[in-house]
Amino acid sequence: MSNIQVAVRCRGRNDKEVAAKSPIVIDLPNDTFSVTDPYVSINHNYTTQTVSSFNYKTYKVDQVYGSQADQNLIFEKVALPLFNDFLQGSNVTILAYGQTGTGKTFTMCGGEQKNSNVDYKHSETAGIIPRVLIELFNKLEPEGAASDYVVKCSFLELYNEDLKDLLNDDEKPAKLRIYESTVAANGNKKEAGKASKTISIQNLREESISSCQDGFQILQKGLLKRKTASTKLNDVSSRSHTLFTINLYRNQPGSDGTGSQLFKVSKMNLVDLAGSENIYRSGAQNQRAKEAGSINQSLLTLGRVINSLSELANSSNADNTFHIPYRESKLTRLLQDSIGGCTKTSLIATISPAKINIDETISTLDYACKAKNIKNLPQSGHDSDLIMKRVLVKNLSQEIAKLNFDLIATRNKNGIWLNEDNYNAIMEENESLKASLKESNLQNESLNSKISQFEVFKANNENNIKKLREQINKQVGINEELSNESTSLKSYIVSKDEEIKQLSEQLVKANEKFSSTTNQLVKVIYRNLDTSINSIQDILSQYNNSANGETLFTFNTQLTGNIENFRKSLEEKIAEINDNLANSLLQDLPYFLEKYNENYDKLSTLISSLNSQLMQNLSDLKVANDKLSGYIIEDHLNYNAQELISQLIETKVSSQLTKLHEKMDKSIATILRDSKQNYKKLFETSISQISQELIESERNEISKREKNWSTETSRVLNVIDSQMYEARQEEVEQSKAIFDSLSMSTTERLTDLKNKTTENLSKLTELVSNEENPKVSLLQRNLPCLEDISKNIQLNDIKIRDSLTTIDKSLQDIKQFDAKQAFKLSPVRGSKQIEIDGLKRSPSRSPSYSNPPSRTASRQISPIKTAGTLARTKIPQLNRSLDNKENQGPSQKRRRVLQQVDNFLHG
Ligand SMILES: Nc1ncnc2c1ncn2[C@@H]1O[C@H](COP(=O)(O)OP(=O)(O)OP(=O)(O)O)[C@@H](O)[C@H]1O
Repeated sequence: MSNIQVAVRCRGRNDKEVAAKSPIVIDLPNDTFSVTDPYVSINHNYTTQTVSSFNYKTYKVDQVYGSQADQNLIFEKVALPLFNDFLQGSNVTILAYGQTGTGKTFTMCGGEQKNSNVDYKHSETAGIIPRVLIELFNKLEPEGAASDYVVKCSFLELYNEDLKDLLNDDEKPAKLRIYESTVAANGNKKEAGKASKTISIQNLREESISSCQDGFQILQKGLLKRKTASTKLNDVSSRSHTLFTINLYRNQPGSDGTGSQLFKVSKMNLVDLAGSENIYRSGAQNQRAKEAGSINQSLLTLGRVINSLSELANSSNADNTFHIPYRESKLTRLLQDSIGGCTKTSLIATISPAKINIDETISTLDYACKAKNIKNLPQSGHDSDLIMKRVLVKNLSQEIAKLNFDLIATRNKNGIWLNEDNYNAIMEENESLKASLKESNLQNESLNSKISQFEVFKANNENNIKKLREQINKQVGINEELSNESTSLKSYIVSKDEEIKQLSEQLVKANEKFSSTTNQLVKVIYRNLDTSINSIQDILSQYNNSANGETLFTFNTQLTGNIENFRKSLEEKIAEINDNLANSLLQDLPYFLEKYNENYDKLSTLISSLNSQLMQNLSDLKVANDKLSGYIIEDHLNYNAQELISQLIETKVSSQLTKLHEKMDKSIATILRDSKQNYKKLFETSISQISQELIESERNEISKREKNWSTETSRVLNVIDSQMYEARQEEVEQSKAIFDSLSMSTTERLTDLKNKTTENLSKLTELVSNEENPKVSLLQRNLPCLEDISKNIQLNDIKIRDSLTTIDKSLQDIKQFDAKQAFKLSPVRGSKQIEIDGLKRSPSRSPSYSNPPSRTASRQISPIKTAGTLARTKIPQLNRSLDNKENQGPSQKRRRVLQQVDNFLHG
């Protein structure tokens, strides 16, 4: 009795664990290998406890391998001892157990299992299986002919409680069944007396191999077939259990006493278990959950088997009445012989050192420790392990014969080789197939009769089909017509679009032009108005106080009235334009709307007629189809032709009609949408055109009015000018008369005064010379007084002279003012001007104005001015007094002036 040997293999942290910065929580005695001190410690509180209070949980196993342990070391320490037993005829098993991604497959198969042509012989990462194969043939081959042996391999997968032969290429392989057989040494299954129970798998392929390369090929073939799936924990994760078995038949020295050679049969099971992790942690869902659930079910049973066997080993129950639940899962049934059975077994528990996997690691180590307690009863040399050479040879020769048949049949392509079990299975299947065939034949017969009925029906309904075809062709024609129509409509719409675009552009340009012209027009009008108003205001202010004030006031009132009227008429006109525009819009809008509605109605009618035509065609087709279907159904024909026709109608006609309908719908929708837009645009364009026309006509009207206004203004200004000229001329004449008379009277008075003075002086001289004259003495007394009078006379003389100068200046001013007015009026009146006295005058002025008397007046004044001996005068005051009596006539005014001058001179 020997315990299951348990080894723990702890790999280094992988990339994911490093990336996750998960610390190492596994403590091993050695990074490579430890057999003397085989403990694995786990620190539970790695991150929370201080170093001094580390809380370790320690597991004791048989061997411990660290991250530095290579594949060869594992092989030599774990597999080789069992291999040697296997070579000696023992059944041995090596199990790899652990969480996904911890290295089970790496340990059992190797690191390059994904490559199809791995050179295991020279690979450092080759796992236990290839190393065993190499070792096996290394041992067997040197013995050569002296050794009689046969090696057979099988490769099995257990996935979702289903067994799968990884070496079977059949598309529908025979189902694998686990059964217990009792095999006697002579190969007779019935002789139970000398036999023992073994687990066998029915229909499992066993391939004979004669070299390790043959074995490698088998391993590769099986690995490729192995079910893998991605999980969060391992990218290429195996979700299945695999069992690679090597059967060795070796010549047994001695005999069974019958002279027949015996062969020792030994078996080596190399088991790669699926990942032991919790399904929730692996992220498995749906199908995966099922897989993971099954995996856990198998592993759970395995755990319970291990528990039971462990308890059995520890108990003192000698009866061995413990129930071991081998039969509760296929995995435990397969491993029944290896765990607690008659084989030598080693378990390699693979673990991760990272903290993130600590729960799974603890679970794995718990399993491993329990498994360590299990005791097996390996039996070597048991009868059941022997097989007679003739049986083996018979089996092999049968196999070879079958293979030969198979080969010949394959070469000749005229037959199939089958082994007996397969044959029986096939025969059974054949029987059932025969029955099915019989049923099928009956069905066929009935179908054949229906076919002939259908042929008759078909012949009878050729016409219907012909009509249907014609209808389909017609429909296709309609379809084409519609599509042509649609195309032409589209091109029409495109051309309309282009037109509308051009019109829009024109409208935009016209609008721009109109607004700029309007602006200019308004500017011109306002400028003219401003100029006119300013000029008129100037004139009014200058002449407001003149003799013709009344006339000017009247004119001013008239002009203001005219301007007001013009403004009013302008405003009215603008209002009228607006009204006209609004009216025309209101008048034309119904027309456009009517037109739009009309076209819309037309389009709708067209669409509905097309629709009804389409519906008619559809209903015709439906009638025809129903008719055809009716015939088919009435005659109870279930022949596929009905389906074919239905399909034909369904696929060709209906789909064509549906497409047509959809196309129609789309094109109608597009036409409607486009026409809506087009009408909108057309409407806008028309409104713009109308607006433009109206604006153009109004602009013409305004320009006409502006011309009239200009002419009228010129005329009025001419009138003003001539009136002003006349008024000024009259004033100048009055002034001249005043000065003439003033000058004359002043000269006369001065002469008179001179004479009188001379006379008085002579009288005075005379008086003075007569000193006795009392008057002389009086004169002498009054002499100072006379001197004062003389001074006064001189002063008066100076004042008169000043007054004359002032009058002369006033006359000059009047002259200049006259010239200025003529100049100011000229720009308003017209373009042509003539030069008078260096000033511009209008040619429209009256002929008398071209030779203005003011010039003569001014020349007549100059001798007066140069005389320098004018009497004292107050002409400016005189003018002011005249201003106050503006309603007096010119002769009256003149009289008053003379009177005042006279008064002044004489008093
Ligand atoms: N001791 C080791 N040394 C180097 N690489 C290792 C070791 N153990 C595992 N690996 C690597 O880790 C990855 C996962 O290993 P493997 O596929 O053997 O895990 P597994 O336990 O079989 O997973 P699954 O249960 O999903 O099949 C592989 O890339 C493998 O090469």
